[in-house]
Amino acid sequence: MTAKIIDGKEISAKIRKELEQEVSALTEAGIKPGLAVILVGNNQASRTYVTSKQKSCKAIGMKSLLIELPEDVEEQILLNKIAELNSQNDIHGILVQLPLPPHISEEKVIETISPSKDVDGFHPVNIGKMMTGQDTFLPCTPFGVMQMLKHEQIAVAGKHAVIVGRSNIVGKPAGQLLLNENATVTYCHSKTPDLATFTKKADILVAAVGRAKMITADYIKDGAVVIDVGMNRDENGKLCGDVDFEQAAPKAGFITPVPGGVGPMTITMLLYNTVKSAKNVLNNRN
Ligand SMILES: Nc1nc(=O)c2c([nH]1)NC[C@@H]1CN(c3ccc(C(=O)N[C@@H](CCC(=O)O)C(=O)O)cc3)C=[N+]21
Repeated sequence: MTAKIIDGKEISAKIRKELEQEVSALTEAGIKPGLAVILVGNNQASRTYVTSKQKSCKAIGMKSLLIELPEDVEEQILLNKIAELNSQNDIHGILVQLPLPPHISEEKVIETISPSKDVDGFHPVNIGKMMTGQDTFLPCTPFGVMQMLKHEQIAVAGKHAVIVGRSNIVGKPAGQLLLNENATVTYCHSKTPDLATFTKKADILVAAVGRAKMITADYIKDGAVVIDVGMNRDENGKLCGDVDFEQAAPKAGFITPVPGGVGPMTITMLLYNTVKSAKNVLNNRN
């Protein structure tokens, strides 16, 4: 079997086109969707991602506000800034770029963001709603993965999904969203012995570990759907995923590339959530 490549850029383009129309209608109604991104410090990778998020906002007519704070900013200054954005009518989404410097509590930061503006879907209130299947902002990366499956008309119900990685922002919510769609879900992580015996049983394999090309051919069942959430650099400094694409592609049924797979979908769902937030404001006004 040779895998069909799931093109995250193409699916993103389609969704962003629909969003652009909604942004235009909202703007006409006096509610131009606005995203505020807070960047602490001067990490080059973070800066690149943030720039990309801003460009994507502007490309579909949204307002984008960048707030830069120095690496050594006091935690309270950051929390005050979030509180200010919480009360600002022209801002519908607030994203604090992670990771944060060690002297700042990510937990406190996330809990300070109003759940109604938490377009990352990281606030415990929104995570609770996701777990109980209520309408809320879903975490952008797992949400993007679900959109990719939907776009390819890959059935989830009854499938065995195996998640490798249990981070709060990717692994755990990815498993939860698949469970919400009636998959049977297995979580694997760094303490799982003999990982391949689990992953080889996966109809849908989600790799979210952060180790370059660790998922080789012998981890994959023939015809499996392989979703690569990894963002790593290989020995030549080239961007690569957690999956060894060259090895996996001939074996899988579907596979997502890196770059051009889950990454662009993450940004698309961030835009989606921000538009959703602006729509909520409109609906509450009417
Ligand atoms: N509060 C918060 N929310 C986030 O959503 C968040 C974050 N913090 N911190 C960092 C991670 C990382 N992340 C990426 C999003 C898109 C690409 C992306 O579009 N990647 C392109 C390639 C980009 C390149 O060439 O470097 C692709 O896969 O094709 C990558 C990484 C969001 N993050």
